[in-house]
Amino acid sequence: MGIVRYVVCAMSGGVDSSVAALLLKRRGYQVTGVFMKNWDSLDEKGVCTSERDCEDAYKVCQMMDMPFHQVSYVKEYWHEVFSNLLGEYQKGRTPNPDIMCNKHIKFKHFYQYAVNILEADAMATGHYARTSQEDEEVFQKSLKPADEFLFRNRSEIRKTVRLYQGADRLKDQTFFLSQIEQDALRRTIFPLAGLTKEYVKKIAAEAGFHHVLKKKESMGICFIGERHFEDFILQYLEPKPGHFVSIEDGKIMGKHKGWFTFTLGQRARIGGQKHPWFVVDKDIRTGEIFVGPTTNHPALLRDTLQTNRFHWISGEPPAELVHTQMMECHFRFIHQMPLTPCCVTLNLDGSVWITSKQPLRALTPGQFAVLYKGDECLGSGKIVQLGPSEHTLQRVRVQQLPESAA
Ligand SMILES: Nc1ncnc2c1ncn2[C@@H]1O[C@H](COP(=O)(O)OP(=O)(O)OP(=O)(O)O)[C@@H](O)[C@H]1O
Repeated sequence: MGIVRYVVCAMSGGVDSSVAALLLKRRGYQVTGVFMKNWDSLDEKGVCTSERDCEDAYKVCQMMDMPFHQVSYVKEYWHEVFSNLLGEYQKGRTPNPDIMCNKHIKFKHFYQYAVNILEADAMATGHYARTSQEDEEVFQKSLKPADEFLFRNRSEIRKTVRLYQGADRLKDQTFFLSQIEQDALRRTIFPLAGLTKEYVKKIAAEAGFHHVLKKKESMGICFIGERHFEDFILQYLEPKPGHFVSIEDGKIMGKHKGWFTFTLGQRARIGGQKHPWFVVDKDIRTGEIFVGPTTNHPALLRDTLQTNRFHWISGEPPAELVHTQMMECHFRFIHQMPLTPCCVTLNLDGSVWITSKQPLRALTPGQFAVLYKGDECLGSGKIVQLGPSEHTLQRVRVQQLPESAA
């Protein structure tokens, strides 16, 4: 196999994957649409949004005369994504289930279903991202018939496939794809790679996909829908009430229901306090949440973090990092946050230290630090440890001053 003719497109019932499937058809591929069900209970209004989404995806397939399937990964999602999310909260971290869903569900179980069960040559999604293969495809298109998308495989030189930011920088979703495996990426097409969201909506309108255009854009964690996040997650975790404590003077400021869902930098709504306070630290042994009186309090500013074993999209660390143990590049730890220049050092256990060129607000354990070199997304690692905050450093400096100067 080298030429791709048959593609399975992951269809969510949203505008992006509907247009992705349409573009694949227009390019001359044989396309099957597949909807994934990852969560099966109803929301607080008794609505199972996934049923409506599935119907919407089916309708788009009917309009294009395309086969449609539905698969359930409810069990896999529970064991590989949701349990992990609860475990991270219990460790006092702030997890990212969307990155884990791409890693374990879309680009593992769904990918295997597409290529092994449906025997597709490739899978596709409506993500805004590009790969080095998409660039090659454009080049090949100018030389070859429209339906030829050449993937590197065993019979050819297994060239590493790179992940690049999508052309629409505001919509770029490489952040969420930063943990996927090279094997899956090698057989993935992102049909929206070079398009802007505006243009995608225009294509959807022209194609008559009005039922998907009307829908609100999905935000945040896919299965929670309109529900209040804290109430939802506290149904699954034992309540651990405790105190809010001022980082300035150790004074108790109020009580909270449980520290799990409080994340660094978040505004802490403390009863009886007129001015806003912000979460700057948590002590999971005592249940104390430390708060500071300003949004950019020095206790929230840090420039150094350590990740767990770093996941490199290409399968291995860049040669520059291996040879010199150090590399300058950019990173972000929140989707759509501006890229920040940083210096990376590689540890023997495969983890990395990242030092930002400037202190950043609310670097948070559990979140993923995603590295970029130019347009390329190199991969990511989960933040497991933070360097000292500006607040700690200031206090150390004061303690070190000679008595006369202090
Ligand atoms: N339930 C699902 N079933 C099948 N594929 C899905 C499902 N949810 C997401 N996907 C795939 O993952 C891609 C990214 O999903 P995500 O929800 O992050 O983005 P989106 O921009 O809202 O996409 P869309 O407009 O297609 O819903 C989708 O375009 C689709 O290809």
